[in-house]
Amino acid sequence: MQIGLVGLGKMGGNMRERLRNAGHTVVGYDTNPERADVDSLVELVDRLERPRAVWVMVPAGAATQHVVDQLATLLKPGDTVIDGGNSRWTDDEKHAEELGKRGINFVDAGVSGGVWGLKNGYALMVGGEKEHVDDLKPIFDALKPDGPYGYVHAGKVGAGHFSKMVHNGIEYAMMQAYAEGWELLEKVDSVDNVREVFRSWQEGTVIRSWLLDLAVNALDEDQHLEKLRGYADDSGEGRWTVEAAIDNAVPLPAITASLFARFASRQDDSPQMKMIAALRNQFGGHAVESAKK
Ligand SMILES: NC(=O)c1ccc[n+]([C@@H]2O[C@H](COP(=O)([O-])OP(=O)(O)OC[C@H]3O[C@@H](n4cnc5c(N)ncnc54)[C@H](O)[C@@H]3O)[C@@H](O)[C@H]2O)c1
Ligand SMILES: O=C(O)[C@H](O)[C@@H](O)[C@H](O)[C@H](O)COP(=O)(O)O
Repeated sequence: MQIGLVGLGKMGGNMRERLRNAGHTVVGYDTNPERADVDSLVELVDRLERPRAVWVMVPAGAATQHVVDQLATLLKPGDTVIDGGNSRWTDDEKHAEELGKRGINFVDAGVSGGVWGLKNGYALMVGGEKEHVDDLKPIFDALKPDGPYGYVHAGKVGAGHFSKMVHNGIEYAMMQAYAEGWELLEKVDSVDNVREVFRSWQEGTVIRSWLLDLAVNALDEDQHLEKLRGYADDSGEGRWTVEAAIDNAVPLPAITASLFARFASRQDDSPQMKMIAALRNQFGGHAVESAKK
């Protein structure tokens, strides 16, 4: 099958290779000319036979919106846009509507697997109308892992990104749990080698997982993570998961705490703990520490 791929960074670049390895024809465009097969989105569209399929794999938000807007003017009725980035699921309905007015189909695909996807395959959570999704089956088959799982048509437009968002919420909480356990083990004198405890957990335990394997990889590279600063960014999906939990009155204490832990990691000092210290001092005369100069 032929497909256009917009965005050839860490994800799109490897996806192009996996698709080509499976015999598909991929025309790739990226604003970075060193990565691109063609010089413009116009050329990408011209190079594809109709009905065309164009997979968008650029940062969520403004960049994805920009590409969808451009494709809306370049594609023709019967063509399909797939958004494989980590877009907010509420953007999908907007995109489906904007493209649908012109007869262009829209499918959202939550993609998991990161830079390992080229070798292991990408887990795909897809949303959209059945006939649009079914037309893309050869592409999904090439990208997905080789085993029986790793692919789902989760529901209507938006369901793919909603499922991926929840997946990432779980990812936040799992990572936070491993991180907290690791810190406690490192703190006590009784445990000689925390890295080996983590390694031992990779077989037989209740908590073995791919994230645990990756934690062991990280500890093999830097046994006490001394080269890293304790700072963690976020790209939005954790926040959206918590927002959806509030909208639906579903309690998500673990995922919410793991999101807030990342926010805390960005502070050199804690303004709210200054208030706690001040109040303890006010009511109990408890000692306070001076601010660092
Ligand atoms: N990295 C991951 O582990 C991962 C996993 C799943 C999903 N995602 C999602 O996939 C998308 C891409 O992620 P990535 O890690 O490959 O990012 P990246 O920053 O490595 O690559 C993005 C690419 O998009 C290109 N680009 C930006 N704006 C463009 C435009 N208007 N037209 C054409 N190209 C444009 C950039 O030049 C860059 O090459 C994001 O939405 C991300 O959230 C990432
Ligand atoms: O399933 C995956 O492959 C990852 O979840 C992937 O989507 C990516 O690494 C996240 O975007 C990071 O998300 P944060 O920047 O929010 O941690």
